[in-house]
Amino acid sequence: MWPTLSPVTNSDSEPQSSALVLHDVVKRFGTKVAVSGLSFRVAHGEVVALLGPNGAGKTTTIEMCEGFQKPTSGTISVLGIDPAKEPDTLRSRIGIMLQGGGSYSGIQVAEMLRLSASYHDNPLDPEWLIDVVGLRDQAKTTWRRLSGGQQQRLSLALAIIGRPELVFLDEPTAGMDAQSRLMVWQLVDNLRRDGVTIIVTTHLMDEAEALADRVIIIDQGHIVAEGTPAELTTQRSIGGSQISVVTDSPLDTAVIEEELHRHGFPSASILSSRPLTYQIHAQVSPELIALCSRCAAEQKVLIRELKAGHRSLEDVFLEITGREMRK
Ligand SMILES: Nc1ncnc2c1ncn2[C@@H]1O[C@H](COP(=O)(O)OP(=O)(O)OP(=O)(O)O)[C@@H](O)[C@H]1O
Repeated sequence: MWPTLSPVTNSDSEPQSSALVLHDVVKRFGTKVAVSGLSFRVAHGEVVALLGPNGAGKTTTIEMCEGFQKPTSGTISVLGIDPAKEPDTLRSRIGIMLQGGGSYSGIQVAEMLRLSASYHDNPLDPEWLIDVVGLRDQAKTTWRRLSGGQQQRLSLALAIIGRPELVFLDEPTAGMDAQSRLMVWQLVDNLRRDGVTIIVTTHLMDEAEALADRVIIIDQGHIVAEGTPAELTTQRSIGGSQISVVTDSPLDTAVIEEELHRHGFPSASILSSRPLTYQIHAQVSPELIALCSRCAAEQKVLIRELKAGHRSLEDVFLEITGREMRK
């Protein structure tokens, strides 16, 4: 059974409207600007996903919120605490899932969880947590002998064992198999139900869509888009309307574009974000859908899926942050 993960709240905790507030935060490493005037708020109990290409500044932002790095300028408040000034006070109230870390290499799984539980006033039961994260068979295995995905699961258990008020999850499912990912998603859902605030970074768009109340897209150290997954995927201002189609074999997009131009859609364009997946940019109408279907049929291509006026979060992400790979 799932026990309540309701966080241990400090009785002298000051009333406040936001769990996390960043105001005009800048972080420079020499001449490199990693975070460039970032401002956002996260409400208590909200699940927020930070998305961004490699090097966008997500980990640096999270590490400043956790008190591991100091901002060059600007202010950060986590549960009313300045992480740079009182990192220890803060860390007793938050959970941190580090990318591939968080344990001693020679310690066994069960030992590590018991040790971590002993640091907290009202921890979750380590034995119960071992089962939840699926590490029963590895209870006596040392950290260094765990697989990458198993280490991630132990890191997650360590992050929540103290019933934190706020949890930072930095790419929590990186390297995990499909079953483990589902476990993490379910766990995040339970934390959300119990009112825990969660900040998660991820490269997986379906993960952001499945988990987050709100998505913040960061690029080159600042926010380029923000909203609920539904707002972002239906927002019309990010490039007009479109139809997305998935087919059973490749389309000749040049021929279709020509047809569309000739039949009342002079500025229509077609992009392909992955094999057999196409975005047709044009004002959506029944005529456009009929024309696209006819063009595909003429090429003997079967349309397996067609969505009108809706983009995936991945489409939005690529439109906003560009298609070229980051160095
Ligand atoms: N200690 C450091 N010294 C110098 N540059 C750094 C340091 N830490 C980060 N950077 C640079 O700051 C930028 C932001 O890095 P950061 O790790 O925050 O990005 P990220 O969004 O987490 O990327 P990824 O998705 O690849 O994990 C990068 O250009 C990185 O090279």
